[in-house]
Amino acid sequence: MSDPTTPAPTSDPVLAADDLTVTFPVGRRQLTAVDSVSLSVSRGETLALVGESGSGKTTTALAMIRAIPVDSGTVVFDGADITNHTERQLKAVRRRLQIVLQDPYASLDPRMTVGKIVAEPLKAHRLGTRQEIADTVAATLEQVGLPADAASRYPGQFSGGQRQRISIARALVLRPSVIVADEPVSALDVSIQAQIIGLLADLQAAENLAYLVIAHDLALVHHIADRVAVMYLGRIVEEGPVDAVVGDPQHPYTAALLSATPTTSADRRERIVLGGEPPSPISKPTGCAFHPRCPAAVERCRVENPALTNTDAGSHRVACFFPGSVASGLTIGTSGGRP
Ligand SMILES: Nc1ncnc2c1ncn2[C@@H]1O[C@H](COP(=O)(O)OP(=O)(O)OP(=O)(O)O)[C@@H](O)[C@H]1O
Repeated sequence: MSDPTTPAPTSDPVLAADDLTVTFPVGRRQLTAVDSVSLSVSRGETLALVGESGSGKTTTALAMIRAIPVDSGTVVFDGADITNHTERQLKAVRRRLQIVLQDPYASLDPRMTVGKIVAEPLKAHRLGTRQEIADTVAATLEQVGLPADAASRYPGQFSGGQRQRISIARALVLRPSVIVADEPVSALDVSIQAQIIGLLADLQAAENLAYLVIAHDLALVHHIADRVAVMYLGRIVEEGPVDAVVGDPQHPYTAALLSATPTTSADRRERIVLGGEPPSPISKPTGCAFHPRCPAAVERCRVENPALTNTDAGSHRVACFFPGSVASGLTIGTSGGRP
């Protein structure tokens, strides 16, 4: 999307999609999952791609790493158009484009030791002798915060958060230039989500990665992102620097995704520079009586009706933009009722 508020990237994008469209056959028609999307991410940058379920985030990411074909548009990696690369040509590219999936339970082979899982990509690309591979695996496991004996154990012997660290080690071991994390914490317990988000942010900074993080919940990722792209029904409806989008959302859909307590990127950078300390728990907004999952409804409702709070009794006419909720102009009873 060409948005005048989007700053010029600090360096050339390492991965860029231009006017990308992806469709799937559904019955007799084609479903447009990604509709003319342009997106790019540079080294040293974190781009958050957010939107509700089914908006097209995963399909966009898979198309950008060339894991699925595209209908039209182009994908450029490191200055080369890879849209029509053959599988053979893509082999070298894929080494530098890694993905972390959302479910660490499904994505790790339970029959392989963690050492073998993390060594596999190195072996596939014939990167090093047996000893060199073992050393790289040990160093990478340490880098993601796993215990020293992790290599000889099996995924089933680890917690969900530790399993996601194994997935991250597997993606990191090839020293990629891009990591895509597709909702990396959505399958994890809320108590460890901030740790994994913080780990990925630390690795992004340490390795100077181009990092594309996908999330439903903007509140979960806005404190680690430089830029945010908001996706709705296959399109990017808003994109810009995180502070601008969080501070002054231009699209009602973005407003609905926002937390009532945005953190500035200055806070985020300070935390990363300080390092060492665990990331603070992500502030959750006050619950909304109108829509239990809406992070912004209370604030947004106040904009529409300044006197309104989520404990007010009686009926109020408010705008509810929460995805999946009804459109604006809803009259809601606040005496326990919900839209
Ligand atoms: N292989 C497929 N065949 C048919 N339809 C698909 C396929 N993959 C995705 N879709 C459809 O494309 C649309 C976008 O799906 P996608 O998984 O990209 O959304 P998403 O925003 O990542 O959702 P979620 O947050 O739930 O992962 C959805 O309507 C989905 O049902």
